Amino acid sequence: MARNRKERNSWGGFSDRNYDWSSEEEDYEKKAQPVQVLVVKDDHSFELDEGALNRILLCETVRDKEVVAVSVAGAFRKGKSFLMDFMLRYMYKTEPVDWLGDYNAPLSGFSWRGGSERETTGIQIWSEIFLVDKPDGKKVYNLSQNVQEDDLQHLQSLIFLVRDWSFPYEFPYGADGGSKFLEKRLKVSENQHEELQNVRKHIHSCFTNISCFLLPHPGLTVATNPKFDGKLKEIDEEFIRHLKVFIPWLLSPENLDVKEINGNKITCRGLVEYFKAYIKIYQGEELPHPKSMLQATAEANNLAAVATAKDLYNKKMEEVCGGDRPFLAPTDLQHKHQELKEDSVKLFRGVKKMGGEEFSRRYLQQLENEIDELYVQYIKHNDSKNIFHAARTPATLFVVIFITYVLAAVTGFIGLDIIASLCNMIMGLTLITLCTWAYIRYSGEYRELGAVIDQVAAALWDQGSTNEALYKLYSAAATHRHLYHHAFPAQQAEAAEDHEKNM
Ligand SMILES: Nc1nc2c(ncn2[C@@H]2O[C@H](COP(=O)(O)OP(=O)(O)OP(=O)(O)O)[C@@H](O)[C@H]2O)c(=O)[nH]1
Ligand SMILES: [Mg+2]
Repeated sequence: MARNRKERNSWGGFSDRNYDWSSEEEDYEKKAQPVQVLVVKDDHSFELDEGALNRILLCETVRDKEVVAVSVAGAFRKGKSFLMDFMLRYMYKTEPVDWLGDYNAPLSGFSWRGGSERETTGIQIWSEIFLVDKPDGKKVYNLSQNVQEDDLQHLQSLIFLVRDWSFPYEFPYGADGGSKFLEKRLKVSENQHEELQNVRKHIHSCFTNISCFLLPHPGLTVATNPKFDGKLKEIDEEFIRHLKVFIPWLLSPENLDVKEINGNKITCRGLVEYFKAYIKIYQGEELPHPKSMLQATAEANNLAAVATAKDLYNKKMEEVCGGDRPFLAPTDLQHKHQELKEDSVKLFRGVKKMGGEEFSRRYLQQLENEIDELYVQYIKHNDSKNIFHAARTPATLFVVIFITYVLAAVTGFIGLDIIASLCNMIMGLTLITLCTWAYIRYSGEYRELGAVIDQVAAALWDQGSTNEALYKLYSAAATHRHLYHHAFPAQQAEAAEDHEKNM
């Protein structure tokens, strides 16, 4: 079990381009808690909180791990949150056998309460991901009373949990009784409606395991006392006895199955893509068509493959020229980029994806574009580590000062006073520029002005091609025109007046 923390790479902030981290991360790290990832809005539409989902599932320690999703679904007010809090106790257990803990401790975790008003809406997930040695994925659907016909139509579940089972003399509590009960319930009979017969016929082909567990009533205090806060001592012994069987039956490592779609095991990163793809189709007015579900699944597994491949590139490039790596010759960097881009494309192609070759070509293109964008960032970062690059501006300015100084002395000596004063003036201005640049570098203020000075110096540095230097000077001036106007608003106004007069 490990804390699920957000980790940044050595560039601090660089990977933020990929994931949407929120500024609330500090609060988030303090304590594990339920996190609302799917919000139901007033008009009954859904909204996915991608930031929240990313913070949990895309953190470095878990994002490439195969995921087991245990979800509890069912009608409102049926004790789902209550049940999940017991699951949390099991996952946080310190004692392997006696995991239920203190009989006097109130139940906490997902917020639950009595009363007839709905408490939880949308989808909440626990902020901490539990690392288990042998993972696997199962969905848990939580039903109460009897399995109803319409429940069978909506569920895609593996486990039916029947709450308040009142007929232990027909089918005993637990998994055995449950499986016999389910067998009877799933039997196809002639007098059932055709649609219900079909559901029964197909349900086995959709899931590798379908099971059922019959849980007794937890006692009147749980069901009716408004002051009940989850203490075990107030829950019926019989319920606790079966809970002690049910929760490990559901969550013990050997019973967990990794989530699979289309024969692919899903990682946390993949799960994010599936969330995003499915929510898109549920945002529409109508109930999603199976075809659009299929399309969304294909889109999601292509996007998950893009994300994994891009991450491979990013990680390897970090090793080559990340924050603490020394400057690398630009040609070597380019070779490395090409090599890693190929690896990453190979990885993308190697992942089994749905939707066919044509469909995934679009995502391959997206991957290549995103990698190229990253490469540009890496070039910039690598350049900034070149000591000569950093010294270019002051060196250029020094040279200008030196040349104008010599020129002023020579021209002054031979009596060309005007030229001498001009050189002196340029020297003075360059000196001021140098001081300004040093101040900007030291204080981190007026960075835009610093960039202009750098660009002008770079243009002078590249004297090799005069045209290019002029062009650079021109484009620097053009891009930073507004700085000039900002610095000399009066002149700008005058210029505007002149312009008007001329018209
Ligand atoms: N009869 C009965 N009541 C239960 C059981 N488990 C929990 N309860 C009670 O049911 C009430 C609702 O529990 P919650 O866990 O908040 O239910 P929920 O399904 O999360 O409800 P919503 O979040 O509103 O959908 C509480 O008063 C619980 O004490 C059960 O197995 N049988
Ligand atoms: Mg709830």
